[in-house]
Amino acid sequence: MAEKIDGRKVAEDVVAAAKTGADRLKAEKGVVPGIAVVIVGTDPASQVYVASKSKKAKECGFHSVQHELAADTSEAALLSLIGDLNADPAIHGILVQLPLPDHIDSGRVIQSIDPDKDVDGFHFINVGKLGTGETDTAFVPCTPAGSMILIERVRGRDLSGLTAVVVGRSNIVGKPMANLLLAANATVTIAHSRTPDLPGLCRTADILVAAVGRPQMVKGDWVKPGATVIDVGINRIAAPERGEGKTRLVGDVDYDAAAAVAGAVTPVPGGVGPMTIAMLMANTLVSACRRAGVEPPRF
Ligand SMILES: Nc1nc2c(c(=O)[nH]1)N[C@@H](CN(C=O)c1ccc(C(=O)N[C@@H](CCC(=O)O)C(=O)O)cc1)CN2
Repeated sequence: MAEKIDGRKVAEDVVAAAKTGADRLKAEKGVVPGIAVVIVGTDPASQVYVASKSKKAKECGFHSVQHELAADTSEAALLSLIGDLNADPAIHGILVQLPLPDHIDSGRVIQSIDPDKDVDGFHFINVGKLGTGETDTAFVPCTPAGSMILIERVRGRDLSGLTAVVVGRSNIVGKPMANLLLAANATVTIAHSRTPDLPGLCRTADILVAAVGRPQMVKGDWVKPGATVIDVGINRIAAPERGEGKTRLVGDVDYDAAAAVAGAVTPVPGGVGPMTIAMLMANTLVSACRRAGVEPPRF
């Protein structure tokens, strides 16, 4: 039976390190890391994530501000708020919760964030730095960055000689994940819905990352014996066994089937999800350290 990779525990370690780093930065330079979290509208899942981010930031001793904007907020008003946050010296990290309402161009909003405060790592400057191996100065998107830490706990930092398959080609997870695996010397393939023989390709992977948004798509016989399986999916499905109208969260991997074959697997919930929020704290601390001219800790 595979090791269950405890993302909650690793996330606690990351948050504790961010708090220690913040305490040091304050003691040595008088600087308190500041984060602004912006949400537009009332999507219930987004509200939970944003509340969780603000709570963690406070736990880390950060200066934390939350901007809750109405669903009909204009793009111009949001861009104006971001302009103010870009200019605010007390703010080192700006996060605009996604998805945004349809009338707002997410791309335009993301590109308006100062790349030095782009703790989500979605700005072209940070995407380009990651793509060209400038990982020391890039902000790396939180979900892939957190997934890499989980992989490191199982496989170590150098993935030379290992094959990795990333299923999913999104800008937020699949592509940055592939770049990070490549930077760690893995031999990487990005697969997607049009890849022929997806199960066969996945079976070649020492490290298999599922980020497709399709509940339990990756079956046990897609997994190479002993592989490390990272499940990035968070899907809510009906759970009639829990009672009428009840739901439960599952990943993109059929956990029980994969765990019978793999060496290590992340669960959902409790795997990659908590790492996403922890890495936001790490990125915010790194941003504040850079601004203060202090060497940031390595997470
Ligand atoms: N600006 C951003 N927007 C979004 C991001 C992001 O990284 N930046 N990622 C996702 C949502 N997300 C954070 O924002 C996120 C998703 C899930 C979790 C998490 O801890 N999940 C738990 C389960 C939670 C539950 O019970 O519902 C888990 O997997 O254990 C944290 C953050 C989209 N938007």
